[in-house]
Amino acid sequence: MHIRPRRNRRSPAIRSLVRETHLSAADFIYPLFLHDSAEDMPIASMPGCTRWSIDGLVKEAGEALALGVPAVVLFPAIPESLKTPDAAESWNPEGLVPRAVRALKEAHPELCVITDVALDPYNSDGHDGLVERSPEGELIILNDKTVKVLCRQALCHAEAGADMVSPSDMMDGRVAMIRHTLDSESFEDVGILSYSAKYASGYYGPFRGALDSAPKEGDKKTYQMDPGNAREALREAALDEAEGADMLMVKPAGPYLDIIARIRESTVLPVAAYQVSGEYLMIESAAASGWVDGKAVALESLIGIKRAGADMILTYYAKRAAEWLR
Ligand SMILES: NCc1[nH]cc(CCC(=O)O)c1CC(=O)O
Ligand SMILES: [Mg+2]
Repeated sequence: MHIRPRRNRRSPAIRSLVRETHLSAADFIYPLFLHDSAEDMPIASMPGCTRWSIDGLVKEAGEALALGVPAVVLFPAIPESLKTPDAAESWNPEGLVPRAVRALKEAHPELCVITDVALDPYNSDGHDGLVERSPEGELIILNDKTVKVLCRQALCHAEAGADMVSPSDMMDGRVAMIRHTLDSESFEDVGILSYSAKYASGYYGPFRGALDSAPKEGDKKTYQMDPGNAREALREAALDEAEGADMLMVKPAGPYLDIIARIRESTVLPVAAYQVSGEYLMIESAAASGWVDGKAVALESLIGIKRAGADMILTYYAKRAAEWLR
């Protein structure tokens, strides 16, 4: 036997020379929850995560930034009393997200602040778009009317100082319309990180608990993608690229590594992947039971997503993983 692959695994030094994929804090986007309260509140449905006050958010983002995490994405919990069928709070310039963006950019100008563009936190129906009922009583998620609201929301975030907006709603045509709106208001430097292939996933359950944003009725299958589909993801990604997206996203990440790999091969744009709340919680709960080594499994899950082709990863582990990788 003269060929022995194990020679390349003999020592940490040799293994580090031949390692094909590297994970670093610079790969991470840190999703952060916030609410309009002076208190930071642990999230029952997502142990290890917090609903931050604006002050707490600024401090947490600063700590992550100091560890090398370059970006955050914001998810607001909006009180039931501010939710309406037209989701008007989503474009309130004095709303929670614009105030948080201003506070973050003032404290950490070098931090990349990304905002989520979708209506579910603001919509009394809990859907990502505006809802109408057909004469037969069926729920209809209105595409084009929703896109108009998303444009107002994106503009409001850009005016507050967001570096990028990230539409997570899966309405058709919203990237082009948001791009047009931002450009016509002189925000041509504000980027769009588009959730291009976002699947109708059971893995979002804990997140909806964290924000009380679950749909009041029905599901999201008329806008989020069917988990069985891969070619359709390529179509969605190509459309978002043609509409002017700066980065494309696949979500969830772990169960969709093939989609990440195929989109990676189909475009030269940067590809992001979102390790969602259910993926995070499966690791956390197994670790809390002592069934797996949480740190080892979390880092392995992240390097797997990177190896599949993601240039960046949205992960609730961002800050902890940055610490582990230091
Ligand atoms: N616009 C909704 C949105 N944005 C991010 C997530 C899920 C993130 C996670 O589970 O971590 C969701 C939930 C959903 O689509 O129902
Ligand atoms: Mg689309």
